[in-house]
Amino acid sequence: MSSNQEQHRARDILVRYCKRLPKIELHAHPNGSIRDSTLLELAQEHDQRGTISSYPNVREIILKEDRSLQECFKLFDVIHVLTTDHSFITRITKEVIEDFAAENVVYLELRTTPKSNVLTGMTKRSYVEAVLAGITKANLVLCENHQLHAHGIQVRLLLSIDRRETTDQAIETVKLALEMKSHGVVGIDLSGNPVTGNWKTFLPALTYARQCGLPVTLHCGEVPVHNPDEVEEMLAFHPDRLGHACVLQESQWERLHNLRIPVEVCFTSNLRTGCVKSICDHHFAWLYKTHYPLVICTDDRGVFSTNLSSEYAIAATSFDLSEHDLFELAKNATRFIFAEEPLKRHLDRIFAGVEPNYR
Ligand SMILES: CNc1ncnc2c1ncn2[C@@H]1O[C@H](COP(=O)(O)O)[C@@H](O)[C@H]1O
Ligand SMILES: [Zn+2]
Repeated sequence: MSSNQEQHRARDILVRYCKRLPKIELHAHPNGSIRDSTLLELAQEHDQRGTISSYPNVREIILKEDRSLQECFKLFDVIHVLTTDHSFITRITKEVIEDFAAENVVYLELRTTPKSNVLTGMTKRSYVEAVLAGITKANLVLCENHQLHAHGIQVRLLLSIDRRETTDQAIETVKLALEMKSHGVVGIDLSGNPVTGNWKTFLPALTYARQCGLPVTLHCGEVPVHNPDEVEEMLAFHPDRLGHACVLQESQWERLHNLRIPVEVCFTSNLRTGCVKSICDHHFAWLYKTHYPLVICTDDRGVFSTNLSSEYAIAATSFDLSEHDLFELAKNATRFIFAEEPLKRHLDRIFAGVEPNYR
């Protein structure tokens, strides 16, 4: 066998291992995780209804390979035009869950931005209800296919505040999350184009969420010098988790290290959007070496053509991790979930049950 073939074989074995491994996904945006085939179908349907003006343009944007961070946000705007119907929201949520379940994700925290749209009669609440309907549908389908998904998949929801929103809109989202707690909403996320908005706009809503017992995660440090004080203020807020945390100043790394706020790491997203120059420069390397709390995630599996198993494989090949190291990473992620304690214990039991196979 040539060394090339051997490399391919080793990679195949690794990817299969990563797929088999039970995994926890804590950073996934449904509208960024749509299958390309579904997006194209939705675009065609809108084209037939006359609700988009240029199908070829939309198709080109969907199929583009490499995207800068700003191009990603252009794509999100297109996606959001395509997903304004409640039935589409329900469908994409169901499919996203099925895709994660198919690669053995046993716990999934989806985070999505509640949106209103006068034309389709959508309110933030009806949007969230459509997402919840998608979760219910996925559960029904997956129960029928129990053999394929032996451990099942538990899904919880975070509501995202978009950085374009006002203080009042952000507070409205937090209030909605509180009302929806009994339906599986377990926290709040701050996301959106990092060059937009100001931390002070969102702080009242995030503080309110915290006062009411809702955990908070923040997209942090995605661009170098948009607002140098923002990372500082985010660290001072001490969220329950941080997304990305790629671009920090020297003193901020030190601070982060002392705070030990769990970081959601998304390799492909960080590389594609240029938040990190190369995988060798990724902060995972030294955070991992210092036993920092980390969880490997996908961010936008559709937009970046990735999946969680591939992200684990990237960690193994780039940072020389053994299969057992990957198992430990997956298992430890249960410590950072926002869901209730009994569910944490259920996940711990799943990992304890399979551990002998991964030693
Ligand atoms: C690439 N890095 C990123 N940085 C910041 N925000 C991001 C993001 N990726 C996704 N989003 C946020 O998630 C929305 C899409 O999902 P939902 O419509 O909420 O389901 C985007 O519009 C953006 O606000
Ligand atoms: Zn994200």
